[in-house]
Amino acid sequence: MSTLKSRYDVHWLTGQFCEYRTESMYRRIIKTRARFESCLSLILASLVFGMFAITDYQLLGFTKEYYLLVAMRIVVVSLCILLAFIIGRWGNYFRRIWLHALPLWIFATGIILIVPLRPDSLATQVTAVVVATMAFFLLIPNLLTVVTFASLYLSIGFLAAAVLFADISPVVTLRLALLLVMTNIVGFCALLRLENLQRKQFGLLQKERSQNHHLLKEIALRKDLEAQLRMVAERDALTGLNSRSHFMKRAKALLQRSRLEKKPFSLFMIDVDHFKNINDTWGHTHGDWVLTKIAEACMQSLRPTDVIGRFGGEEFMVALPDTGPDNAQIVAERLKKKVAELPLKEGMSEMRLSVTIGIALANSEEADLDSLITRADQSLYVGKRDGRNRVVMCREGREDGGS
Ligand SMILES: Nc1nc2c(ncn2[C@@H]2O[C@H](COP(=O)(O)OP(=O)(O)OP(=O)(O)O)[C@@H](O)[C@H]2O)c(=O)[nH]1
Repeated sequence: MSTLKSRYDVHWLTGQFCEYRTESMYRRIIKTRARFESCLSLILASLVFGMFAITDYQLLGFTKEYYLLVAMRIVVVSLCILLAFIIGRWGNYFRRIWLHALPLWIFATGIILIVPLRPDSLATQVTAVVVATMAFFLLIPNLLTVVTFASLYLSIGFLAAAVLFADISPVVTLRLALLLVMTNIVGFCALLRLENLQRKQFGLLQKERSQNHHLLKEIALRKDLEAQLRMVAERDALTGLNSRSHFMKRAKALLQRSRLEKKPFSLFMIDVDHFKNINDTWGHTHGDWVLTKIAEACMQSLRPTDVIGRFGGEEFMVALPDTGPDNAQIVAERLKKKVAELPLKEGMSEMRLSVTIGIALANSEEADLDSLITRADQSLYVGKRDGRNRVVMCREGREDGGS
């Protein structure tokens, strides 16, 4: 938070950000608006400056001074309109700030040059200088430092021209100097306040944006964590199959749906035969590898609508919706065969991999999944007892053993 604060601190005298990078970013962001405002102000100021040729004529008539003044006004207006065009196209407020400052110096020179050509109308010109100074500070979008130098040049130049060409007394000179000092101070303070407020507003906006950005990152992180937690809860870490709890949830939903739709439903309980021997002979790493291969075989042999889960240890469960006794028997036999044909790791060739599958078929009286599991487990027990490597189906109290 403290770094953010210092990053957006505004200098009390220049009205700019203390940190160069922040100031550059600010100018880059406002460059389009600043460019447009510069162009518009320059065109308007040029028009006003040119229109004063009418009052020149009223005061001077068609004299040499009048022609000189008109020529000077044409030069100033042309230069400023040309600059407005250049600023419109290439006036990068970020890098070419001098391009935005140049018109101010041209206008100031034009205003100063009026004094020797029209020394009699000094009172009107003083008003024009005061208005021009305020316009420099407030209307033409520029940096405080740039405007201050241009405005000081106008004030000092005008005062010097008034002393040299309008022959004013020391008292009037002092009054004029004080008036110009006051005008500059007021303009400076007003623009300083404006620049300060604009930058503070910008700083607040940036802080808010960065907080929003952090918040979005945090939300994404949390979502990621949630997904990971869900994954841990729903998936078995070794095989990637459904975890026991998630299998139960999904299988219950499938069973309920089958009941509602009055469709058959089967449940397999698969147990790897003599798995302890595998672990004892080739070690747990090989045992784990065998379990993943059996999981893969299950996924490959079954339909995407069937739900497979690891029930624990070397036991797997499969919920098969829309599957009656005949199909269940066929699928289980196919799965048993697939497991028996699984290519094994080097050195395990003498091993005969097999599974025993207990099948339970849902019937209308059955209340829940647990009793179906109990029946599948009973079938499995029968299969193990009768020599393993077989499929046993529990049908209303009696078991049908397969080979
Ligand atoms: N490698 C490995 N072994 C496991 C895992 N979970 C359980 N086991 C082992 O699986 C073996 C299961 O042994 P038993 O319950 O005796 O069953 P079995 O040897 O397959 O015998 P039958 O089921 O009667 O054919 C035990 O040795 C467990 O330690 C596992 O995630 N990885």
